[in-house]
This record gives sequence, structure tokens and C-alpha cells, in this order.
Amino acid sequence: MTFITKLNAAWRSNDSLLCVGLDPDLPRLPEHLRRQPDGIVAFCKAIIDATADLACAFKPQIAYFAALGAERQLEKVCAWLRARHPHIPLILDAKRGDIGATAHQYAREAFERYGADAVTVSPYMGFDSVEPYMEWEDRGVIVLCRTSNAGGSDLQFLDAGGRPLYQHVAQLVADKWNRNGQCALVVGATFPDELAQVRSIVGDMPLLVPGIGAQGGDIGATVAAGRTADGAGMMINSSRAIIYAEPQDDEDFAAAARRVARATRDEINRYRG
Ligand SMILES: O=c1ccn([C@@H]2O[C@H](COP(=O)(O)O)[C@@H](O)[C@H]2O)c(=O)[nH]1
Repeated sequence: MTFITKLNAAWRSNDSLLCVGLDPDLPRLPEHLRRQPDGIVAFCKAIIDATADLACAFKPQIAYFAALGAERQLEKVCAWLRARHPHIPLILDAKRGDIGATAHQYAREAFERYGADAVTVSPYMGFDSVEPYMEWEDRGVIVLCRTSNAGGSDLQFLDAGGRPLYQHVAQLVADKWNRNGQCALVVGATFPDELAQVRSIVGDMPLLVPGIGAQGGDIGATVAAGRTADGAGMMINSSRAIIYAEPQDDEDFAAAARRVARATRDEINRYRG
């Protein structure tokens, strides 16, 4: 099954546009897990199992694992996700970008080592730096377009032939790069006007939309700006607000994550029309 087919099925089966981000920052993990050798794996497995019926995708952020030399733990988290929840797409957030030969190795890392359904990539080294990922025709290639951080405007708003560079990237990916129908774009929820612009350029292409939750993006404005005619089209990511949700009463961390994930999924759905 291709990434796009899997994503469409997950949108429907879980009635969800919510992507749960896995950004396990060791000091923020429950105390008993910080001391365990595979504590990050245990943390992520518990979050995954508690939210899998509420999510349209999971997005591990590779930096949180690589910074600790915990790539083996990331392998285990990805293996768990693929084995226990094979119908939920696994997006590796790695934001790779390099010359073709090196990009090929990054693609092997994402798709073969971690078995990801999709990977995030930077467009700024051009098509030959993105093309190697497309050899895996069943996987998704999610290209940075209008990122959620304020500093994204430094470059993404530069004039590119009469319009901002992020719009040029959207057009380029939609018209030329998406030869196998496997591309998606990253557009921040923190910029609903730009999200609407991108949606008008790319038709029904899926958008990975980080920036709600800890970054404060407005869910109603995000859904209104980015949804497709059938009320889908987006993987709206929330990481810290879900995985570090404050437990209430006698909840454990996974139950707290589930409560916030459910509330977020339901709030998104209220605006889908
Ligand atoms: O433009 C972008 C692209 C990627 N991200 C990533 O998404 C999550 C956001 O985490 P929160 O805790 O929900 O803020 C994180 O992994 C980022 O690296 C992004 O925020 N913006």
C-alpha cells in the first residue's frame, strides 16, 4: 500500500486529521522512564498505543533520538508502530537535503532502516536532491514549503518571479516534482493565510501542518484554510502538547496524552464541515 493510500484510509478509519508527533525529550519523560535503558522506547510505545485510534499519522522527530545516540531506540519505536498499528502512516521528520548520492543514503535510512512511509525533505538543493527519495515510489516525500517558525519568512518570503518563494515551491512540487503522486508539503498552522494560498495552488495534495498545540496555531483557522473539498487533506501535527500532557487526578502520562489527543482530534473535526 502506498503512503497516500494509507493516509486516505487512516483519515477515514480514525475520522482524524491529527498527526501525533513523537519528540521524546529525556528530561521531560516520567522519572521512572528516564532511568530505564530503553525508556524512550517505553515512553513512545505507550503514547502510540494510547493514541493510535485517534491519529491519521505518527511523526517521530529524528533529532530527539540522534542527539542521544538513540537511533537503535528509534528503530524499535518504528518497528513497534509498523507491527502494532500497520494502518497508521509513519512519517520520519528528518528534513533531509543533500546532493543526489548522499540523498540516496538518507532515503535508505528513512525507508529501509526505519521503514518510514514518508520523510520530510528540504527543497533548497533542487530536484536532484529530492529525486533519490522517489525511487521508493510507494513512499511519501514531504517537502518543506512554508514552515511554522517565524524565521521561515527570512527566505520563504523572498520574491521569486513576482511571488514569494514558498508559493514557487508549492507550484514546482505540484506541477513538476510530483511525478508519481507521492509528494506532500509542510505548511505551518501558524500562518493560515499562507496555508490557504498553498491549498489554492496544489489542489488536493496532502499537507503536513505543524504548529498547533505548543506553537499556538489556531485550529479553526487552520482547518478552514487547509482542508480539501471533502474535509480532509491535512495531517495536523501536535507533539509536545500531547506527549507531555499534564496528568489529571489518577491518570498516567499515556492516559493524559490520550485525553488531549482526543480533544484535539475532536476540535479539528468540528471545523471540517
Ligand atoms: O515547519 C515546521 C516543520 C516541522 N516542525 C516539527 O513539528 C514538530 C512540532 O512540535 P510541537 O511540539 O507540536 O510544536 C516538531 O517535531 C518540529 O520539529 C515544525 O514545528 N514546524
